[in-house]
Amino acid sequence: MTAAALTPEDEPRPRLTESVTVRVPAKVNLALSVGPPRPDGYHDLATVFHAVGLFDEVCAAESETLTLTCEGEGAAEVPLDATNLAWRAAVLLAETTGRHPAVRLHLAKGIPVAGGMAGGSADAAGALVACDALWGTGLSRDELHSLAARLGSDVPFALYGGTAMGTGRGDQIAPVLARGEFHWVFAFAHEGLSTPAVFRELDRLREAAGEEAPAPGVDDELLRALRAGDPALLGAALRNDLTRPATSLRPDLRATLQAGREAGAIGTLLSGSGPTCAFLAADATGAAAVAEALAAAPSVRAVRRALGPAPGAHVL
Ligand SMILES: C[C@](O)(CO)[C@H](O)COP(=O)(O)OP(=O)(O)OC[C@H]1O[C@@H](n2ccc(N)nc2=O)[C@H](O)[C@@H]1O
Ligand SMILES: Nc1ncnc2c1ncn2[C@@H]1O[C@H](COP(=O)(O)OP(=O)(O)OP(=O)(O)O)[C@@H](O)[C@H]1O
Repeated sequence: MTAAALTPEDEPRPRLTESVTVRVPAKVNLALSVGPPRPDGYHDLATVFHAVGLFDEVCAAESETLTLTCEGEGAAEVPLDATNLAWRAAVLLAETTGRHPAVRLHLAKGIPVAGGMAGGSADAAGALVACDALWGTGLSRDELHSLAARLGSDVPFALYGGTAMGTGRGDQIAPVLARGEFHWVFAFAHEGLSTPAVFRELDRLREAAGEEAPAPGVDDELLRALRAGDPALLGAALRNDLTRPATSLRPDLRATLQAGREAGAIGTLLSGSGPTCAFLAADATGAAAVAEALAAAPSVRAVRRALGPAPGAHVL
């Protein structure tokens, strides 16, 4: 074959770096019931996780060393060193499977940082799934789940997505029967909230009021609403024990929750440990009205709409 006869397919090309991109959803807790503090500093929970269509993407590419870059929502506040949960996930998976953590990680964030929507946990789950695929580790889903639980209480759920019950410290996941699609509006706050600080404030408030922490549990009415796929029933059944401590630390969150209620939300909820507030609307028109009203609230930095449930960490 002469050079003149070479087609573009025949020409020698540099080898493309192999890479894997994984998309991972944010979560809200439709119910979050918190028990007393445990000796290890955690609290036993009963929660119903619900993944929503706000996503981070984690790209893992072949590399000689471990590097991390980040872009998108709140990227300036994301640490790019060994404290980043995605970095820790890559190191843990490499150690477990006996290899060097040689990977170039890139995070494209759509989930607010320190917003109570498990953004860092999503990145940890995404890095586990992306590195697992890149390195071909052959680990089972159960093995990935145990690694996820070592990285953080919210990490295992990000592997599954959908709607699921969480118990233990939130790392034990069981399916929940849920039907239909729900319209959510999220109000991001100007500043993040520390998850341990919110749990500590709950303990402090309970102690100051002489309250005994109840054994954690989820109301039947919430599970019935999910089985029926009924947004009005679901809106009435939303519960979060962390609302009181989060609003005690950040009183302006009350104004955000009130603005959504006044705009016609059929359910209002603090997302996880906050400060993101979540609003359930009856349909797309209702969600648009709630989003428009919240965008004008001074306590709100940004507003996003999303559908739930969303799928868990998956390779694109
Ligand atoms: C508030 C939630 O987002 C609800 O899903 C989670 O409970 C928090 O999950 P997370 O951010 O993955 O939390 P981790 O990284 O495991 O823990 C951070 C800190 O939060 C507190 N924490 C977390 C989970 C739990 N069941 N009890 C706790 O008291 C502890 O102070 C812990 O040191
Ligand atoms: N990949 C990451 N993305 C964002 N923050 C990270 C990441 N890794 C570590 N962090 C650190 O973790 C802190 C909490 O961030 P994150 O976005 O996970 O909070 P969160 O959504 O409130 O968590 P959760 O809902 O699980 O309690 C940040 O302030 C940041 O310093």
